[in-house]
Amino acid sequence: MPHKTSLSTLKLTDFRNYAGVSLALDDRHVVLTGDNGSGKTNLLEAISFLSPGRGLRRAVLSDVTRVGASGGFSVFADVDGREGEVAIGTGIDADGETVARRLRLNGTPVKSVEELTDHLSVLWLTPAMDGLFTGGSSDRRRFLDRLVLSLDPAHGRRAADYERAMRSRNRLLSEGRFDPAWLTGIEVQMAELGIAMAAARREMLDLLTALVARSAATPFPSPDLSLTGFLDDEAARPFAELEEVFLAELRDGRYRDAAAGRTLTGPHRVDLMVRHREKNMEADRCSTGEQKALLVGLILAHARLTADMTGHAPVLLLDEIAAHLDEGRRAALFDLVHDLGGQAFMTGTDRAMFSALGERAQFFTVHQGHVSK
Ligand SMILES: Nc1ncnc2c1ncn2[C@@H]1O[C@H](COP(=O)(O)OP(=O)(O)OP(=O)(O)O)[C@@H](O)[C@H]1O
Repeated sequence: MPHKTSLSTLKLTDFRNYAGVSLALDDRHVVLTGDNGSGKTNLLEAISFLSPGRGLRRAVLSDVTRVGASGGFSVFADVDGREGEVAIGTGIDADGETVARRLRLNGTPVKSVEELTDHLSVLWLTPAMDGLFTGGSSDRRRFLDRLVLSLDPAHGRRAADYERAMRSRNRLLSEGRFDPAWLTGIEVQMAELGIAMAAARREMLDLLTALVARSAATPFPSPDLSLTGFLDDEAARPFAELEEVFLAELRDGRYRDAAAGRTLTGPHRVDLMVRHREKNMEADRCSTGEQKALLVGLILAHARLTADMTGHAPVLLLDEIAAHLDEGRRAALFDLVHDLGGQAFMTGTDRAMFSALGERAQFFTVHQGHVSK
């Protein structure tokens, strides 16, 4: 059984519709119920700020500060995590100029929010992700990269460096500056970073595929995962060779990319393909309910993988998870979530929907930015 990662305190100040709220929690799951617009998702969003990035809404940080507040926002949590108890404080200051997220661990300022991944993983499933399989490939790429990031924190840095190098190359090409030495320098960097990114993604997919293959059947379909859009025919070759192949593609594609105004090959073009294994059908051709179930299956598989790899179950944020499931599936989901061994935060409008959780959860009511037992 993995160790449990759990929050015992959650305090928000000037966060969305909360002026100030403080929750004392035990290590059971947390159910938040309340009317539409009461602040349930906002609480989950606050917890998502205990991981690097811009949270589950990918928010502009200044938008998170409560309207009418004079300062920035802050989120504070006591967490029993991978390295034991840690007090995490994060938020933005109110100087109005630079809006960067600051982070304190046990009261000490920390330079990089990436350090959060030493302490916990936070994974989420929200209604906004319902269109993942039918929408644009950039959403699936971002989803894939979040999966990778939770186990390989360096992935974010590599992706950012790759993007920066690609922008420099695009700029040179668009300005007609075909200086071979300069371009080659950038392209070598892109090839190293790009193939490392592709390798990390492939490794994550292989691990997930192996986990799905050895898992018992559940009411949630098994996702079959694959990548497409970058070096598809070369995937089996060693990484050193792939770097050479990509480098040659970049060199040979300079005039083409200059004409297109962007780089037409690279890991930034990858798409995550998902199939419903039992039906043997592409996810985007499955029904809305099947797609939701597939997404649940995917998140649960990833949560299990995170627990297996790190020895610590992730914190799960499941927004409106019960809404579209029948009673049997709901109960099965709660059992699966519970068996992961972590703490899950779940929201809904109706407390009765969570009754199958029984004593495994603590229940709170959310009302206009206030939370009560
Ligand atoms: N920066 C902000 N300042 C003040 N209020 C905000 C801010 N950002 C969002 N809100 C408000 O927070 C409220 C609660 O939003 P939230 O998404 O948490 O609701 P919810 O309880 O999850 O509702 P639903 O059941 O409809 O999903 C909304 O009415 C929204 O207008």
